[in-house]
Amino acid sequence: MGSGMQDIEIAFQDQLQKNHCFGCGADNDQGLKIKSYWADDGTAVCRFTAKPHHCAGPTRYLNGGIMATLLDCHSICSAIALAYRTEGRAISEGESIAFVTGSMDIAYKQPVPIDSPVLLKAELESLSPRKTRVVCRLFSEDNLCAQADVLAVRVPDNW
Ligand SMILES: CCCCCCCCCCCC(=O)SCCNC(=O)CCNC(=O)[C@H](O)C(C)(C)COP(=O)(O)OP(=O)(O)OC[C@H]1O[C@@H](n2cnc3c(N)ncnc32)[C@H](O)[C@@H]1OP(=O)(O)O
Repeated sequence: MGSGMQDIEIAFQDQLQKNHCFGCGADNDQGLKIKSYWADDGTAVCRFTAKPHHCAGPTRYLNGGIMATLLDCHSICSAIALAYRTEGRAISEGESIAFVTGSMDIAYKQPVPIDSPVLLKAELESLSPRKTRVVCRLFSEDNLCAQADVLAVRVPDNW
């Protein structure tokens, strides 16, 4: 797909039904409402601009829990998108696919300035029909600031 495609693509989260998650739910009006897309290189990307109240102790830095939510939600939504793609279906077409976080390890490498947009980049590896490993990196101003290793586990859609 060309570099302009992302602008007209629909975010993974806007194709998922009835998702009230604080981080990624399109149906949570008080949530972060992240938006994730496929990139040309097969990774999934998400850009997010924090609000001032997402701060850490010092107001100039992004809160680590918010960072964890961004890494977690972008990873899980990307694992869901990969599963649909692997099954040759558009997101939410046919029987719905759900994954949740089984585990997540995060390395916080550098503080994240709160007033710059962050870029999340997820690399996905399907380990089995139920398990997808996601390595998700968070960048600010081209600096790698955090990295998460996530195990996404497929669950029934009534989880
Ligand atoms: C609807 C809206 C749509 C849209 C939905 C979008 C939602 C986005 C959500 C954002 C992310 C979240 O916040 S999710 C919420 C936070 N996460 C949770 O609350 C999860 C709570 N945990 C659980 O429900 C459960 O423990 C599960 C589902 C993770 C696993 O339980 P299970 O279903 O009984 O399966 P189980 O047999 O134990 O595990 C399956 C395989 O995964 C492995 N496995 C499981 N947990 C781990 C672990 N911590 N570390 C290593 N490996 C693990 C097992 O070894 C096994 O491997 P093998 O033997 O097969 O090799």
